[in-house]
Amino acid sequence: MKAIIEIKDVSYKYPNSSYALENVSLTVYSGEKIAIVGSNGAGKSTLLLMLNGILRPQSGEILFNSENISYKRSSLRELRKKVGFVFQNPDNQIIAPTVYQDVAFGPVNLGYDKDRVKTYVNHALGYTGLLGFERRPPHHLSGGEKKKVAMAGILAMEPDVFVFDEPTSALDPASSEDIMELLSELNGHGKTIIISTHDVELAYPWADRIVLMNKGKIISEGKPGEIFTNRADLKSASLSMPVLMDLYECLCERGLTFTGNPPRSVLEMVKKIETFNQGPIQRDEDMGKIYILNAESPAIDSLQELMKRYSAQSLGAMGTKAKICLENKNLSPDFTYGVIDKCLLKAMNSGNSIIVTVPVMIKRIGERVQDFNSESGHNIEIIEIQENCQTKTG
Ligand SMILES: Nc1ncnc2c1ncn2[C@@H]1O[C@H](COP(=O)(O)OP(=O)(O)OP(=O)(O)O)[C@@H](O)[C@H]1O
Repeated sequence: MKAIIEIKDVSYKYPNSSYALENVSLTVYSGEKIAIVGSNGAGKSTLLLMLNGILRPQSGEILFNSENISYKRSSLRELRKKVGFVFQNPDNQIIAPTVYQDVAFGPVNLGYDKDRVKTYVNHALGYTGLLGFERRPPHHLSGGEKKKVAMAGILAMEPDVFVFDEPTSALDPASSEDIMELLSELNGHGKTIIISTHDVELAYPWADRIVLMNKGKIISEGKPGEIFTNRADLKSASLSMPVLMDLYECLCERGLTFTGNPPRSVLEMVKKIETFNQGPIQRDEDMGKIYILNAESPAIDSLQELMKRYSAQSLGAMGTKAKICLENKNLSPDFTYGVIDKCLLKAMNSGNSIIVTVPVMIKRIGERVQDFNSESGHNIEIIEIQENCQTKTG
């Protein structure tokens, strides 16, 4: 993997304060999803503010694409095109009187012509589910909507790296899931994503790598399964273990022997228990089915009827387009985050679900379900609904 950002022995002290960062070194690789995790005052925001040159280290250096960051105004402008920063509090970022103008601010400043600005802004608004919000004043929006506006403003500049300080602070669970799903989607398109959070439950299943911070220093970094099993490090960072990891450890201590890495989702935990049980807890004939519906097909108009026809108790939306499509039809999905896993769990409990998604995702869902079946010994059926007929994809 190619290093995109290198932080080398960086220290920083605010006036009249102790070190906010002390001899911090970290390499971020292109395409990673990293969570900087620590309690209040650990130095997370200070570290993130260094990444696009908002703060300048007092000692040490920061490299972007193997070159030292230059703090000249013109170089910083270039850097900020490539490293987008979304502040913890969107009010610090939103400046224009309407959503459209706010999102257009970056592309206009980059000197793009009117048509190009419009294309970028519309794409960013569509991606964040904000089409229709163009004329609204941002200060009349909810906290989650404001976060999305701030995110759209950065998206419109198409950066390679997305830095997101506390992406879910002050958001309800549904909005938090929306934002995390969006970040995963961006990562799926090759963007590097770096977030800060004190929420171990959020970071554990989401991140490829965890960087644990306390009192301006990095205590440890590594895969989520390694970092979140180290109780001593977590305690010194004033954090607790994610609940799933706690349960897993508790079961291990009570003599259940599991193989492989610790589970990062309820589905993975159930799979481990079934392996320990030497086979599925439930018979295959009692399993539910997963139906897939293309959000762009005309059959979407009869979704409610299809839910009844296939006895589907749950509706999942995968991807922003699918979510917008359901929203436009006044339908609220049960799952918008970790959709495949949640539908697999439903199926294991005899429930049928329909996942609405776009064509490019259909193959991915089929592969994920097939992998699950071959790993677990289950045979959960996946069926693509094609208007009025069905085709198996699994
Ligand atoms: N503008 C500032 N002036 C003085 N001290 C500051 C300033 N900003 C942060 N600090 C101090 O620097 C240290 C690190 O703060 P920072 O905001 O980076 O932590 P954090 O991990 O992001 O915390 P939180 O989770 O509460 O946002 C803290 O001790 C804080 O009090």
